[in-house]
Amino acid sequence: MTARAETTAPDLLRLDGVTVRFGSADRPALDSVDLDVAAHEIVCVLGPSGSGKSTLLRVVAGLQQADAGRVLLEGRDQTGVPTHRRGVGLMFQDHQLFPQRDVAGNVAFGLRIRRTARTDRDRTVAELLDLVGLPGAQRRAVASLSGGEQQRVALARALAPRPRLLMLDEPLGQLDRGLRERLVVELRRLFQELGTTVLAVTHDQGEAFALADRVVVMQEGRIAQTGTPLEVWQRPASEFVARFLGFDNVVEATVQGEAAVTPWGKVPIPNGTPDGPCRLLVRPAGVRLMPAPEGLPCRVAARTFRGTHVALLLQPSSGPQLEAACALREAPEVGERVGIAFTAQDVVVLDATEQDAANPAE
Ligand SMILES: Nc1ncnc2c1ncn2[C@@H]1O[C@H](COP(=O)(O)OP(=O)(O)OP(=O)(O)O)[C@@H](O)[C@H]1O
Repeated sequence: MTARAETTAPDLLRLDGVTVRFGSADRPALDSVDLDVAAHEIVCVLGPSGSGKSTLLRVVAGLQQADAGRVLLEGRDQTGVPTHRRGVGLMFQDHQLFPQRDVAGNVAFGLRIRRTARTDRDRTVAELLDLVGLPGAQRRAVASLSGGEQQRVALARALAPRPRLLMLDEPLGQLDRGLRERLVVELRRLFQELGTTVLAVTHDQGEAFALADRVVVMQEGRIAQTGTPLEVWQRPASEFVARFLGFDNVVEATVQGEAAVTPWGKVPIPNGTPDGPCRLLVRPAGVRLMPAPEGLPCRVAARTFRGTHVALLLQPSSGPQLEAACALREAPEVGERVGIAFTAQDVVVLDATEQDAANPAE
């Protein structure tokens, strides 16, 4: 293939101004959404409850009609194309295995419908069970499997017809945290090995960041931000995204030259930030502790052990409480007095015009 052909190849999936309205709701469930997913890309859609994540998947799958806009798969408009002709695989929250069929019967379901020859079917089932870590489980009854094993069977079933796009809705939603953390790593490796293009929906940012090449954060039917997990984590585009990711050190500020005037005093800001009012985020890692009386005086209001670090809640002498992250061996006790300073590289200037930043993680 020539370089030119590569650059002009259509995205595997494209949403072009897709809008969905339900009845007389005030706002659309999806509001003119544009989204491209390249072949072999793993994209996770993230957002609070009701932000439109499932509706987005349902529109792509053809389970929900768009009121405006188009869904294109490999450049072809899917308007009027039924779900079973779109070549997409679906794995939804309640993975609904067929209880009366054994594991092989479940995994082979899509192949049977396509009338795949028996020997090919058996080979594909065996290969997929190997891939998902359940070798030789063909004859096991679904009821005898653990939640995590059932999830893997559901995944093998969705992969069996080799869909050009695999869509997952809260794929690990029912499982406990430990198992989810393990499975998400396995899933990513599996999708990379198979070259599967994935559009997944989750409300769990940890899951999305571990699985995705790119995350899409939804807010009230619109895309609030899209980028690699690192980009979104380092540079949340708005207060909504920052708070959704769990960053709460957000204050009003006015940029003046190389610093911003905030209720916590002057905070250094990244070079090139234009002067004027804004909302400012200081990531907890950017709150540096120093022995009192240096820096802004604070009292330690609470400390929480977070495995890799300690999260400190600090009450400064002026301004709202803020969170700091520090190593366990350096963490002061509750009630202790410390000083703080801020590091510019962990300061993010957020969109100054945002109207609706009220607690999105509810
Ligand atoms: N069939 C429906 N009829 C009416 N309203 C609907 C329907 N499906 C979804 N909605 C509404 O559309 C909006 C988006 O819902 P959607 O299920 O896409 O959100 P979500 O981000 O997937 O939420 P969750 O994380 O809770 O699953 C919500 O306000 C929801 O109440």
